[in-house]
Amino acid sequence: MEIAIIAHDGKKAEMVQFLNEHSNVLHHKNINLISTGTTGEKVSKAGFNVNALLSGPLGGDAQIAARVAEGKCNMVLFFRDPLDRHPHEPDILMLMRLCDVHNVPLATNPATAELLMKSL
Ligand SMILES: O=C(CO)COP(=O)(O)O
Repeated sequence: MEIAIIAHDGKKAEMVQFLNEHSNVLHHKNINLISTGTTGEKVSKAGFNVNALLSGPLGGDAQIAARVAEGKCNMVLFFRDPLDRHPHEPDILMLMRLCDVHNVPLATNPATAELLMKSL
C-alpha cells in the first residue's frame, strides 16, 4: 500500500519522530512511502525509503492529490501547521478535498495518524 507523508516546516521534526516510533509497522507491512520534497529529504536522512515528489509550494501536494484521485495513494498523513501561512493553500485544500471525494484516510495531526497506524 502507498502512504503519503507530508509535514509543514513546523511539524517536520514531529513527522520524523512519528515515523521512527512506527518503523516496525512501516517496514513489515509492505508500505511504500511517498512525500512532498522537503519532508522526503528529512525523512530519508532519518533512514526511511521514500519517493519524494516536488516540494509542497512547487506542486508536491497537487502531485499527491492526483495520486489520490487515481486510486494510487491509499492513505495520507499530513502534519499541518495551522499557525503558519502557506502560499499554496489552494493545493492543500485540493488534497484534503480529494481525500474526501475518494474516501481515502487522511490524518492531519499525529494523534489521528497514531490511530490510523493502529489500523494497519
Ligand atoms: O508544503 C508542504 C505541504 O503543504 C510540505 O512541503 P515540503 O515537504 O516540500 O516542505
